[in-house]
Amino acid sequence: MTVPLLGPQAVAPVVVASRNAVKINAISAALRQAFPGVRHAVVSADSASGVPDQPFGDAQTLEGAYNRIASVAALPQHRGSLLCAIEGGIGWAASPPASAAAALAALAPQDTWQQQQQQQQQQQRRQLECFAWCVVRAPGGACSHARSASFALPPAIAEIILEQGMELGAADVAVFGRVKSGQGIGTIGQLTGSLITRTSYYEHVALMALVPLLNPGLYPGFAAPAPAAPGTAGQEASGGS
Ligand SMILES: O=P(O)(O)OP(=O)(O)OP(=O)(O)OC[C@H]1O[C@@H](n2cnc3c(O)ncnc32)[C@H](O)[C@@H]1O
Repeated sequence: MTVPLLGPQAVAPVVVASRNAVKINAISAALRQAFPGVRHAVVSADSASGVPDQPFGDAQTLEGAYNRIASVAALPQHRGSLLCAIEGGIGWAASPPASAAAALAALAPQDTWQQQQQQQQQQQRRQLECFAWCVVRAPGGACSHARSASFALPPAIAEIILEQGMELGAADVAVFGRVKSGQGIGTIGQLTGSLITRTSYYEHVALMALVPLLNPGLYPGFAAPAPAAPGTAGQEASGGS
């Protein structure tokens, strides 16, 4: 791992492409960990994801995160800042390999016919999972992205989303009875008793997206741009985050 791209006393401008405090806090925490010697001036900005409010699948969710970055990057006041975006998504979970599923079913205790039917239905039902994509754009223009870990959504939440077209945050409220889950501990916080919260979950994916900025020598394009020539101050910043 290399040293931070800016010196110890430097203040690095950062824009989070969202007004959601969970995302702002997660990215701020990730930056503090990744670059302990750097003070980050983090601001939030409105951004357009350009995808449905509840993105479905990896491609659409990643597109939403990149669109947020693009909409912020287009504004001249953010030139020279590190830009960060996180988009929460849901999608189909991977199915267990058929051969392994069959082998495991054969090992299961031979219960009643009804229980066997229920087990079979459970195995056949496609599960939804929750995840997020994080995109960061270094001041020099290079972008990096990372996908979060994923977790299975409870069937009750999946059913509401699939049958009523609700967003995950709204489905959370319907099942857990909590308001504004997306701005609080999130679905993962509800399901883990806050062992993992939406903030700590997003902090992790933000750190992974920052890997190229932590190792600019290993990732072409992420090296700090050459210092600006005298008299060109105010244009692209000369360092990374
Ligand atoms: O203000 P923005 O940045 O748009 O934040 P958001 O949370 O509304 O927007 P996302 O696009 O990241 O998430 C899409 C939807 O999924 C919900 N969501 C995603 N991940 C969640 C989680 O872990 N817990 C609760 N809701 C979640 C979220 O509340 C939205 O309804």
